Amino acid sequence: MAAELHNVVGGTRVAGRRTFEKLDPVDGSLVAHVHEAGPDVVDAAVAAARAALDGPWGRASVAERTALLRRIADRIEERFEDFVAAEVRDTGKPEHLARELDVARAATNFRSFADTVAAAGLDSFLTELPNGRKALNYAVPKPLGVVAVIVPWNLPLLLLTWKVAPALACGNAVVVKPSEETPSTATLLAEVIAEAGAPAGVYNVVHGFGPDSAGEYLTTHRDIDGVTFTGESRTGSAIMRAVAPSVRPVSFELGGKNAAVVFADCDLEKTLDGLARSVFLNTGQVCLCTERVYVERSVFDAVANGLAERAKALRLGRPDAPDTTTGPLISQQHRKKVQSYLDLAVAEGATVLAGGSVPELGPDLAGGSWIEPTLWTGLDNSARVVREEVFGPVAALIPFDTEDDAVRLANDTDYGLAAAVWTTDLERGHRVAQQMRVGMAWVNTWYLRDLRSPFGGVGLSGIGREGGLHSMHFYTQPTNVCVQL
Ligand SMILES: NC(=O)c1ccc[n+]([C@@H]2O[C@H](COP(=O)([O-])OP(=O)(O)OC[C@H]3O[C@@H](n4cnc5c(N)ncnc54)[C@H](O)[C@@H]3O)[C@@H](O)[C@H]2O)c1
Ligand SMILES: N/C(=C\C=C\C=O)C(=O)O
Repeated sequence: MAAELHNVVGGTRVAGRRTFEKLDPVDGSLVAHVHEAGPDVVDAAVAAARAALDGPWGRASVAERTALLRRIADRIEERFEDFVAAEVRDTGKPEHLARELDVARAATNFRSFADTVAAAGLDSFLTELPNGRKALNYAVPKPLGVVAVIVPWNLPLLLLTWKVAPALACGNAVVVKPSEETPSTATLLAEVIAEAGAPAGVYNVVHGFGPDSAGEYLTTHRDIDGVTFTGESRTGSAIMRAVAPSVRPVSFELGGKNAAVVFADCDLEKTLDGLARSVFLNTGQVCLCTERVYVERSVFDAVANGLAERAKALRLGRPDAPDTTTGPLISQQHRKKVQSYLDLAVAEGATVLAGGSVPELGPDLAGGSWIEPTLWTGLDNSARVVREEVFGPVAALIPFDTEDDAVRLANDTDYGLAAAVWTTDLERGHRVAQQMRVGMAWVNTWYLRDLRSPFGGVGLSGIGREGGLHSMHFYTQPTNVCVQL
């Protein structure tokens, strides 16, 4: 039975100007009818957020705000299986992945930012003046205000709560525009935030698309105070243009074309396992996924063969099947994009080491957006599939001879989000990681997270950082008070 997902404005369900269909990526079946918010509904959502700020929420203490975040985390855990079911319905990802990553991190995100805000002090200085007198400077952090939160479909709940948690912890009110591909968990979160006792209007949801739809209506709205966005780099450009007339602050977590650098002295089996996870996790639909693998020439064949073995061992199947390791891509449209890159790679001279086409999974999955985990050799940095983000289970393997070659090749990109370095020589690990022109570099691991550390990218990969105090810097506007003593 298909669900009906409404917009949520000021704590109430609001119908849209029309509905659109959300299909299951596993088999193409109908998941939900989703109400698309027109300009009137987006306007009402922004007004509801503003009203919340002008009401008790705007006067809530740090203790009250952080207590609310902890109740939200508790309530997510009480409704854990509801969130798993909703996330899996929208994305088709394996149930164990939705449990271990997406939903678990949602509760952790709320607790992590409750801790951060509760522990945060004030910027203050006792100023000594040339005339022997003193002054006191202290900065009072105030909420940014009404924050537009626009998020993608790959880790829907994780990335949504990664923004909503610090936004609420800092006293803001939010209008969320989830991806049209993954409307379910953002809507369920509205129930949970209300159940946890948040005043109406603190958290609002408007469904729809980008251009000429809820996304654009929100970013061009005259009464928002900032935009936090995660998604494609070109969408970031569009949103930057949308907010330019109002000069509102933006926080951008954008695309990537992440490199792994594998040295001959790496621990081969551990590296192959870590590398395979970094290429194929979530069917390669993670912004941090490795799509370029640079391998020291003497171990190139061993790494290529080992990675191909792991790619071929992946089990594509239904989310609830116990042996499923890999789900479908998010949609037929996205599969068409990934398939076009599979074809392009061959046209650019690639040798297909593994995968390369649409798998035969039987009639009941034929309507899904499945693709084979794919590896290429025989390409270089000039190939489009080595320069452009595919955002699927693909990687190109390219040999290098010297450490300097490896750094040059890895940094030869317009993106700059993440990198991974695999070597048992830790001095080299530190040295090479620090030379990566990225926001995050891992050594002998990948996607190991401390939520207090800065998360973000350079170049086409984004503007600003999220995580711990870095998020607070975006979600607050300080007023510095200077008192002559
Ligand atoms: N850096 C990160 O932390 C990070 C995390 C996850 C995904 N991503 C990136 O996101 C992309 C995949 O996600 P996607 O396909 O949903 O991205 P997308 O840019 O197509 O869409 C992201 C969100 O923006 C909305 N949107 C689209 N056009 C808009 C516009 N003109 N105005 C306002 N809103 C608009 C969409 O409806 C969706 O909610 C990949 O490039 C991936 O690298 C980055
Ligand atoms: N922002 C985070 C992950 C982003 C994943 C991108 O797809 C995180 O783990 O905090």
